[in-house]
Amino acid sequence: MTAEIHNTLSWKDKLKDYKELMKFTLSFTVVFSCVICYLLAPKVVEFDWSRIILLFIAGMLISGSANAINQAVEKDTDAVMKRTANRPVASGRMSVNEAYTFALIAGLVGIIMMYYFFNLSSALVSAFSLFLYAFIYTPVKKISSIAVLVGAIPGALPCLIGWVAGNDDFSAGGWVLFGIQFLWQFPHFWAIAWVAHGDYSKAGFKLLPADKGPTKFTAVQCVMYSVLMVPVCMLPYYFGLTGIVSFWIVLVLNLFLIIQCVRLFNAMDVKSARRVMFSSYIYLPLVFLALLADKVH
Ligand code: HEM
Ligand SMILES: CC(C)=CCC/C(C)=C/CC/C(C)=C/COP(=O)(O)OP(=O)(O)O
Repeated sequence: MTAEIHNTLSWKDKLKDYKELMKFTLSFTVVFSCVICYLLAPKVVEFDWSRIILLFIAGMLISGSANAINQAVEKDTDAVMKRTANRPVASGRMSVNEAYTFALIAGLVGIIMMYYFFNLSSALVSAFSLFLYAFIYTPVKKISSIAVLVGAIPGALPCLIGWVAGNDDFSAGGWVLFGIQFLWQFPHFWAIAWVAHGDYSKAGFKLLPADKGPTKFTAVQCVMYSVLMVPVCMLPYYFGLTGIVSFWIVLVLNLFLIIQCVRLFNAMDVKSARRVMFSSYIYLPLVFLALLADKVH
């Protein structure tokens, strides 16, 4: 009986470790945006659950693979940051080899699924995205804040991947959706870097736009990118992809994000940065759900 309980517990713990290895919540949000952009593609005319589930599984495997490589590469730096010290590889609960083996299998299976169930273009962009995140963004994080710009490309490519999986082309709508997620990442991440600045500098990461840590310049960048999102978020309407209702909803959500960034600029404190961080978490899914609900068929 005791052995049985022990087995159950260790399975649970292993599963929890794999969930953390693939950064489940982050991967889930990334794949959520990919699925929404797939459904927004004009050639996707029906809501086919089996295809959505296939895209979701493939996306989770690819993003999970990228994050497993990231955690294997960053095991020493993750170990010194409070936020990441308990990750499976950083804490020593999982070997680097196990993480790489998972990454290899998950990455290959995910990319093959994209090719087999969707198309070659979406498989190739997925492979490119994985490469960019795991092998370019991850090492550059220690060198310069330019890493955020580099990381924002694989961060936004899932939108294009979803679109290409549905439409089998690289038409404007896919790039517009890519653009929304691309710009969103700057206020999202600079707010996080502001809150976790102490941790990041302990590990030697140079991710904020100013070397000294959070400054007015960081806040100005948050305001600037959130303002830039207003015209970009209007493009789905102008391209005839979505209707007027989502146009207004998205505009209100944008104003909400701008206000949080302006409050950060005025207050220059961690409390306001945390508010921008949480606003960014709710902003993106709401924008995508509004666009999907208002898709023009
Ligand atoms: C340059 C690109 C990005 C950077 C540098 C970045 C960085 C981060 C970091 C460091 C955290 C952890 C915050 C914490 O532990 O409190 C985080 C959380 C989060 N990020 Fe991002 N992110 C980026 C892009 C994205 C993208 C593209 C998405 C989804 C579409 C996303 C969604 C999330 C979500 C939902 C969380 C909260 C859940 C979690 O902690 O796992 N991020 N991000
Ligand atoms: C299709 C495909 C493979 C897409 C890749 C998607 C992906 C994983 C996007 C995340 C973007 C990103 C730069 C996150 C921050 O990671 P971080 O390493 O700075 O976070 P950390 O400090 O929590 O490790």
